[in-house]
Amino acid sequence: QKQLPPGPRGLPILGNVLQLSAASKLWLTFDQLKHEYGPIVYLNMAGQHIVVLNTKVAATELLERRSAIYSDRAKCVVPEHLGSLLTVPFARYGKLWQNLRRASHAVLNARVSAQYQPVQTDEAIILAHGLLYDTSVPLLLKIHRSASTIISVVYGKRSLSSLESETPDQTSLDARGLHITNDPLETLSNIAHRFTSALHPGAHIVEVLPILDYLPEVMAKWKRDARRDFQKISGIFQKYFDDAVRDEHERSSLCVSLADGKVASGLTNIQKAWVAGSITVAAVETTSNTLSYFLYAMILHPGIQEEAQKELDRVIGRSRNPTFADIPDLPYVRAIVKELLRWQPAIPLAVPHISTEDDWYEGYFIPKGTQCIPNIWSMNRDKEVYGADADKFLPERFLRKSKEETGSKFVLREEYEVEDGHCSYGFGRRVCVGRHVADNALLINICTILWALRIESKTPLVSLARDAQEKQSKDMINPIPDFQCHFHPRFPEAESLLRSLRDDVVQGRSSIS
Ligand code: HEM
Repeated sequence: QKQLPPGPRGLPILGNVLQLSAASKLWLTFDQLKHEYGPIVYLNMAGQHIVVLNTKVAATELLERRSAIYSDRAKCVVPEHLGSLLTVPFARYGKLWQNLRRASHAVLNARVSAQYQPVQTDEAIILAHGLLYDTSVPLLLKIHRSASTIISVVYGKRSLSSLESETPDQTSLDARGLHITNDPLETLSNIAHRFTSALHPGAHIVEVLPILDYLPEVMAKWKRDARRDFQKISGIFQKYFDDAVRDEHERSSLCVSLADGKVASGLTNIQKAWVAGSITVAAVETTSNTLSYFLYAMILHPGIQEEAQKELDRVIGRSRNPTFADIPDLPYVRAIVKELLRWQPAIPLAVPHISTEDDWYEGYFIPKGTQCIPNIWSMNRDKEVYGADADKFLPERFLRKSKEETGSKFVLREEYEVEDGHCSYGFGRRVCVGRHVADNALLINICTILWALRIESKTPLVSLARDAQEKQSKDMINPIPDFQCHFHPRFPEAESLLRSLRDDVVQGRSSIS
């Protein structure tokens, strides 16, 4: 007997469509379902089978051990008109994805990622300096701009051009269509938003009734808009790629490596341009989201901030900025990065994996074509794994007290030298290919900010927690609460040091010149 996993009853024909499309922060809805139905939950979206995997054990068994049959992506009508089949995150499992993934891995693996560290160190200085001095720029926009590191890495040029521009009004973007500006970072963010909002369950009725895709463009606005935006996105990705490759003598970049026939064999020129573009889009929102949560965690927990700063004073001192060579000696800061990724995963439900064969798990039947959603949010807060305080921000959970009398108060627990300690980068063959670059960006930015600055909240702490809970989102990305910070130089020389380091970076005297 083919018994499906347990789950809430749905309506005839529609199944659970109404429950899912009405939900804000879908991961919280799934978290409640976990408590009612257990580690794996079945839902039905008008005939589409969905299985939510709520524990790491279940996700590892299916998405990693059985990854040969759990690595496809959903067929989504509107995102495909937008070009999703050419992107690494949303390409269907097959030859094209293998080529796209191989090329991305070649330019983002742990060894190659080390090449980007000088650029990342420079960008961290720019960010810390900006936090202290650019008081006219809204905080979250500054953080978002800091994700221009990835633009330096991918395209070989920094995107500092329009620090003064305002945050785009994301809610009005759909109405105006995809907004392309002169600022690459803003344009790439708009592209990211265009894809993620099209992917939300219930965003377009055609996803539930695919037969509607046979309507001609003139009768289907969503199709017309998506195809128009595909042309815009392709044009912009191709232009950025060609410019980067043309400037190859100025600065090495990921595009220059991709242009090399050996790295991206089997890919056409436009496919390479989409690899570069989709890597950047995947990187920008996720990294800046986690950095914003870092500031949020620091104002909520001044004691943790002080503990990290004591470690930085002891290891680095106050006469030079942190570098990647210091990271192994900074267990407390490394634990902060792990804890951030655990506590507030940027994509709490990852990207659904589609099964390509009928399968069984713990006696339950998982039909071929099921959307398997790893509920990273619940896995990262599993009380059986992390203890009763799993909801708290507590870097110490990754540490043990040092036995040595002098030196560090903490050491990273041995298992976490190799393990992430969270599931926020996803699973199996589709695991985040940019995780080394992401970890490095978070580490150096967090070290540099904590080394130079003391962070204080401008917003009363009580309203912070309430706003965070009330913030609504129908996006895949974990929404950032509204908050404001004061930044103060932590010691008298911090200001002059930051200023001269920043001048070196801007005038090209630093390591990336
Ligand atoms: C805090 C930062 C980041 C987080 C939390 C994150 C998380 C994720 C997650 C959850 C997935 C889906 C995994 C799955 O399907 O099981 C993913 C995929 C991906 N990520 Fe990241 N990511 C981050 C940063 C980055 C960066 C910096 C890059 C590029 C430099 C990147 C590139 C990608 C790509 C290309 C994929 C698609 C992989 C595939 O489907 O084969 N990500 N990421």
